Amino acid sequence: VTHGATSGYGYGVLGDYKTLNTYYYNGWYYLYDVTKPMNGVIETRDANNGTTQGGYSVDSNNAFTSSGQAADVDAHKYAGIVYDYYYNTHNRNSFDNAGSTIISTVHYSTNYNNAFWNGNQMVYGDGDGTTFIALSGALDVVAHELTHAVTERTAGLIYQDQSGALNESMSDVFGYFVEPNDYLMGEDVYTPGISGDALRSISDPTAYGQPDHMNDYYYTSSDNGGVHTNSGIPNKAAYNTIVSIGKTKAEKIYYRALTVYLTSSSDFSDARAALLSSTADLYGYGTEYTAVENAWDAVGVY
Ligand SMILES: Cc1cc(C(=O)NCC(F)(F)F)no1
Ligand SMILES: [Ca+2]
Ligand SMILES: [Zn+2]
Repeated sequence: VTHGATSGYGYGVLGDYKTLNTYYYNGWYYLYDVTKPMNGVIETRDANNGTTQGGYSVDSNNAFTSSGQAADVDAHKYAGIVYDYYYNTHNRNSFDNAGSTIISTVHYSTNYNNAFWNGNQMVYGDGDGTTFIALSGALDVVAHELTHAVTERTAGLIYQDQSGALNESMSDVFGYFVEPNDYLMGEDVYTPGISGDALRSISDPTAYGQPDHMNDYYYTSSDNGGVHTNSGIPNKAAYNTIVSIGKTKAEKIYYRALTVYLTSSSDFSDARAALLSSTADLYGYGTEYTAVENAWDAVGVY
């Protein structure tokens, strides 16, 4: 056979061994995953510290074990995990629900302390080694970024003020749903020299300078109206909901709100209403409905 799907392996950003869905063609192994249902494809590229999309991440022997390949390994593996989460839990085939290829680029720029969805693909910096290490090394970060793509193709929440904070919150909340072992965001790649901290917390947003109540909404012109700050308010409401009705019901309610009820201009009050409508659709007007009301009452959103 001259080309086809292969199974490789490598070490991630934290030095952890993992198997990889790769593709062999003409003497090279590619980080190109063709194993997903409905012909969904996941491909990983390397910008080599430039700011282009970069070429495919390739290896000569299907062992992605060099230090420079660690960010590629995790971007590829975690994109596959997030694909699987949306397909298996919500029957969604890729970010557009039409099986579009999920593209990631790693080693973007130099000392770049961030990751983003650019409208077409995910992009990850390496961090400066103090504030962040390579950002694809955190599954919740990968889920955060891919959820921006889902949001863009569904509710389309405008990235400004309250709709923008909701956009950010959806990414953090689905970051939790994909990686539910803690209520922290980005902890695996944040401040390698400090243990126990994170970029954000949905259980206690105030731990990292975010408000957890409307009384403390941060009015600012920076950061698109403080979208990474004010997301603390809907994040806390989501945490309240998860604790009261459990992850399994909460993720169904959030996915239905995102895909059926929320629109581009939805504000926090609209989000409360969307989540209540979703809860009623799925579980009626009983304990789950009351729990969602209480969750949003507690953050001062009516
Ligand atoms: C301030 C600020 C926070 C973020 C942020 O959340 N980035 C996404 C992440 F996944 F890289 F964390 N960007 O600017
Ligand atoms: Ca986490
Ligand atoms: Zn974001």
